[in-house]
Amino acid sequence: MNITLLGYGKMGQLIEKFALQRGHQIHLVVDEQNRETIGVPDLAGSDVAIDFSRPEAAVANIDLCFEASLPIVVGTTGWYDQLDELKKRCLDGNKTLLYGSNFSIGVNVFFHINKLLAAVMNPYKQYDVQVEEIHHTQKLDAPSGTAITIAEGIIENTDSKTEWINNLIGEREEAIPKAHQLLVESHRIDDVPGTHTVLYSSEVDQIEFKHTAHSRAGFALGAVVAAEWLNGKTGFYQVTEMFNFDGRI
Ligand SMILES: NC(=O)C1=CN([C@@H]2O[C@H](COP(=O)(O)OP(=O)(O)OC[C@H]3O[C@@H](n4cnc5c(N)ncnc54)[C@H](OP(=O)(O)O)[C@@H]3O)[C@@H](O)[C@H]2O)C=CC1
Ligand SMILES: O=C(O)C1=N[C@H](C(=O)O)C[C@H](O)C1
Repeated sequence: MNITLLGYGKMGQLIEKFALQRGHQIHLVVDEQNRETIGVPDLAGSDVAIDFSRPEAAVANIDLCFEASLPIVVGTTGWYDQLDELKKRCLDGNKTLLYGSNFSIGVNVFFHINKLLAAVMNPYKQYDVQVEEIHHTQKLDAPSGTAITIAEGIIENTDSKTEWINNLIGEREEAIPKAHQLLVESHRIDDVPGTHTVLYSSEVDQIEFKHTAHSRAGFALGAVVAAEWLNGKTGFYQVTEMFNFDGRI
């Protein structure tokens, strides 16, 4: 496939490496420097775009791809408040978008088990649940998109929590969660690629369910595999739909 990279930072450069390894070509690289000069004609000849840019850039990049009828894989996080509008624009216009807060196999397995665990824990009201995420200090959004997906998975499967709230430790005044609120605690530490933990705590014990990314490789390879999976499809997809847990993906 001919790929347009929207964003050429830590993720964009790694995605390029995996894309070339898997026999794809990079048709165009877009970053903050040249974004203003890029229009629909520049995307002609691309088969797919992959966006790992910035929270405030993603929606305009998606609209550009819609205008060009170019399928887009979106890994950028921090724009999900506009998800419903984007989904409508995508489906009304017969366009193609796949998005995901996390493209790694490990985290997608984690998402799946997290929902099952929440359902299992639901009757045991002596346990309170909390989510923690740790990322590098350059991260612009909090909580992480992955932590939001985890929190939504818990809320869907737990009677006692109906919404999440976020504390960014050391950055903002900390809110005290009410009983119905699921606390998502964010920590920013040097070069951490991404660590997510779900904790169920009672007076007598604690269950910790944890995923630790050792590098960004799993995210980047997953984004290229997602672009391959999207090839030939039309419509609006989440990365979770790519996983059927039979070992093929
Ligand atoms: N879904 C997933 O699995 C993962 C998602 N992410 C998300 O991906 C995003 C990018 O992460 P990361 O690579 O670490 O960030 P970086 O800050 O390293 O890179 C961001 C890149 O986006 C470029 N950029 C800025 N504005 C625009 C624009 N308008 N159009 C296109 N490119 C633009 C920057 O350009 P310049 O260098 O010129 O400023 C830079 O090249 C984040 O939102 C992060 O949360 C990260 C890892 C995994
Ligand atoms: O910004 C990052 O680095 C990451 N962002 C994603 C998120 O917000 O969940 C995925 C991963 O954890 C790394």
